[in-house]
Formats: sequence, C-alpha cells, structure tokens
Amino acid sequence: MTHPKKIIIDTDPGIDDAMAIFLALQSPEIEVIGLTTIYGNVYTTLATRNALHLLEVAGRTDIPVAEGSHFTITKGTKLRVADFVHGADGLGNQNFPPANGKPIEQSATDFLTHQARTFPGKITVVALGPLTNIAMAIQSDPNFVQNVGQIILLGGAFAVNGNVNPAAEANIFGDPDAADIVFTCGADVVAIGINITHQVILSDADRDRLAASNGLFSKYLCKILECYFSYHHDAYNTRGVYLHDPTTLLAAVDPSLMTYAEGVVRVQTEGISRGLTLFDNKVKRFGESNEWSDKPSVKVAVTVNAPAVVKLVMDRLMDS
Ligand SMILES: O=c1[nH]cnc2c1ncn2[C@@H]1O[C@H](CO)[C@@H](O)[C@H]1O
Repeated sequence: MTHPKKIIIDTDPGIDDAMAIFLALQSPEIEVIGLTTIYGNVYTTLATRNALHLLEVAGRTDIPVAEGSHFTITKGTKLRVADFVHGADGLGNQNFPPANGKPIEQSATDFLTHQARTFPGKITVVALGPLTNIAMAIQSDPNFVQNVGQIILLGGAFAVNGNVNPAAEANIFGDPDAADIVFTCGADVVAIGINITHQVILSDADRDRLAASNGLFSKYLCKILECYFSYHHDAYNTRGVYLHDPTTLLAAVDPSLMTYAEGVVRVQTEGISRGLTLFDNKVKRFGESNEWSDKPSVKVAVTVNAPAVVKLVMDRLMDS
C-alpha cells in the first residue's frame, strides 16, 4: 500500500465542512495533517472553535488547528457569512459545549507554507472556503507554489449560475481577489465548482438511512443536518442537500470520480459580476492578447460520477 496522501483542509465549518472533515478521517487513502480555518459559513473565530469541536467529537485532538485570516486579502472586513445556511453557530444551532482545545500558535498561512516546505510536493491542500489563507501563503512565501503538491478547491460556477447571485459562487464571492491569485499562481490547482456539486445530492431517504445507522459520525451529522435540509428545501425546492465539501474532499481521495478540462480561470473582482469565474477552454486561439493570455492553466471538474460519490459518503460515514 502506498503512503496516504498528506492533506491540509482549509475550512469554515459549516455543516457540509463537518461532513467533509469526518469523511477525511474515515478515508485510509489520505492523512489529515492539519486544519486551517477561514471565514465563510461563519466568522473565522467560530470556524476555529468548530474545527476544534469536530476534532474532539472524532477523538482526533492530535490534529493541529491553525487559525486563518479574519479579513480578505485586500483587508476587507465586510464579510458575508452564510449563517442562514448553517445556523448561527455554523453547526445547525445545536448549542454544543465549547471545545476544550486551542489552535496552535502558528497562523494558517505560516502552517501552510511550513508544511509545504517540510514535505515538498507531498501536501494536498483541500480548500473548502474563501481562498484568503491560500493566497496569503502564495504571497508570503515565494516557494509555496513550487512546494505545494496540489490545491483542490471548492469554488466557482463554471457555465452555470452562482449561489450568491447569478454571477458568483459563495467561496469565490467571499474573496474574489484571493481567488484570482490562487487560480493564476501556477500551482497544480483543481477547481470543483457548483456545476459539479449541485449534481451530488444527499436525499431525504439517504438521511433517514444515516439516522438509522449506528455510526458515530452519521449520528452526529443527522443532528446538525436539519438546518441544512430546511435551507435547501426553501431555497432550491429540493428534497435533499448539495454535498459541496464532501465531493471536493473525495476529489482528493479518488480523482477518477470526476473528469476535468484544462484551461485558464480568471475571476471578476469588480462590478455586478464580482466573484464570477471565467474559464478559457483554449478551444479558440484568440488573435489578440487578453487577461487570460500567458496565465497558467488549472484543472476544472466538468463531469462527476454522482452516485459513486454519494455512495462513498454514505458508506464511510455509516461505518464510523
Ligand atoms: O446559498 C448559499 N449561499 C451562500 N453559501 C452557500 C449557499 N449554499 C451553500 N453555501 C455554502 O457555500 C459553499 C458552496 O458554495 C459551501 O461551503 C456551502 O456550505
């Protein structure tokens, strides 16, 4: 058996983040070497508390949590948090007792650059929130792009509407300037957008099966999922929820669950379409140079084996 892939999860927990973190801990193909926190579903301070709490639930307090940025890469403090999706506490308004643990002294950015330097080419960053910490790592360490193995990110809406507004997906909207830095940095970047994750639905019936199982994680998740289900029912009229973060995590576990196109992604940072991700599929050789010309390519997921993803999520969470 090959060594498990070393993963750092950059996260804003978040109900679907909690699912992804538990799924990661249940996946022998990967080794979670740390969590870094960011605002998005909640503010960063709460994201840190929730990350520590989830590791305590899992009995994995050996995994370090490094706190990330409290503001955007341009020092913006008017953040949009999705408490209407995840509850005021980020975990379905369950009033869990506060975590006992503390984050490490190192910041998220320092943790990311340090780990990438220590294990060159071996670290996969799975980014589940706005990309501020990753962009700060790129800016603060000129070798980070070379050192990091891969960055798999949940973000963007490729050729579909966004979920904040018709233009923008929530993670990219959270810090469009940071996202543009990450997409154009030259690292091995894989983007999983909502064009993919909106195909991966955990149904009401799946939740009933989770609830009936005796798994530690499935039992915990069923408590917090109520809020996430009722949001999806109201906002999308679906009898099920989108598995954004778990799908992205599974792209690290088994890349063959998706297919990818390669090309340059730029992010709109201003105006009514702020947060829009625009992919140049390189089908046309443009006569004039443009804002995509000469930028490094990334991989964008274009198809997904949704039944296989849902099955893997269910099997691993029930077997805990
Ligand atoms: O309608 C929404 N508005 C804001 N954030 C959302 C919404 N739906 C899901 N998410 C959150 O944003 C990421 C995917 O874009 C996921 O982390 C999800 O939890």
